[in-house]
Amino acid sequence: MRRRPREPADHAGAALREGLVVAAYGRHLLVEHDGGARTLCHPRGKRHETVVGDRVRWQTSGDAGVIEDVMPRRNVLRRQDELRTKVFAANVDQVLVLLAAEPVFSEEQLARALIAARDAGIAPLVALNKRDVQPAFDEAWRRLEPYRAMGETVLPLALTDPDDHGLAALRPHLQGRVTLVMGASGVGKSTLINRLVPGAQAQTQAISRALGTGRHTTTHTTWYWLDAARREALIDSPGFHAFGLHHLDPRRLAALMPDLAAHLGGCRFLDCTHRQEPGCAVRAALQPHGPLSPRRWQLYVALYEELLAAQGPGRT
Ligand SMILES: Nc1nc2c(ncn2[C@@H]2O[C@H](COP(=O)(O)OP(=O)(O)OP(=O)(O)O)[C@@H](O)[C@H]2O)c(=O)[nH]1
Ligand SMILES: [Zn+2]
Repeated sequence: MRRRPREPADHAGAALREGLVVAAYGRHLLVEHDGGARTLCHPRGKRHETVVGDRVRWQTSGDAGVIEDVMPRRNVLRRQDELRTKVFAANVDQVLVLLAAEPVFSEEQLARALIAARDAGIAPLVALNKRDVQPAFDEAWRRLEPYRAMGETVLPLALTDPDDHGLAALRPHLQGRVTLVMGASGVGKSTLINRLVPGAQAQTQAISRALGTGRHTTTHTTWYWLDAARREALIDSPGFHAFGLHHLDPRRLAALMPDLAAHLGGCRFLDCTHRQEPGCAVRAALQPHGPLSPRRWQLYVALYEELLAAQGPGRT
């Protein structure tokens, strides 16, 4: 039997099909298309940056598919892996930062998450789990006070307590949105996903098989539908703990931190970096004279210096 000649890689051609990337493990991408079918695809060419949440055009090639085009993105999120900042999700509506009474959360990771979300134009949402673990919960809640004061939504949860109302209060925030869930190990991320997505574990195993990552590898970023008709979904990215910010110009940082941003415009120097300059309105706002938490200002200075170093030598 003669094989039909292969379609040429026609970037605008009718042979290309549309799909959504629902799982990614390196160059192995699972594309959902035609109302639910899923096909293992690989990007064409060596350079690739196709991630979960991407809408793509692809075509069949043997047993798998080849991604020819990535549609324009609304936004991207980056993660920090060692020294590299890497895009790992696209077209996200909301970032849910899951914290818990224990393990004690890193305020730096929280601050990075909120800055990354705001920079990408994505709404952040914070939840504090393990309400039943006292007094650690109250202490963590107190540490979140500056965040509530700057207008962040913080929801209390007790995910292992079936009588707790926290999850019911969280659900409306997820409605009609694509939410990326981030959380340090042990905060209850798996518990949350299992409660929101029936059969999540089975899905994860099926995806591992489809991606060929082996039964015990669950390090792929995964899209879970909550309601496909309403485009309501969760994105889980195991092993993801820190947002990558090295693409950011340090001079933009203060504007992305609402409690600092409230005092911008009043500094003596137009190019004030709010670290040690005289006449700085941001530092003048520090407690006890003003409302700004010294811890938040210290986080700002540390991040500013990190971003400056990431921009390379010769900058101040
Ligand atoms: N006391 C208490 N324990 C909880 C609560 N939610 C989750 N846990 C427990 O916390 C532990 C960690 O929960 P997981 O859901 O596995 O946490 P995870 O964030 O997925 O952690 P990794 O798998 O390490 O990434 C488990 O023993 C859960 O049963 C809660 O509300 N209260
Ligand atoms: Zn200043």
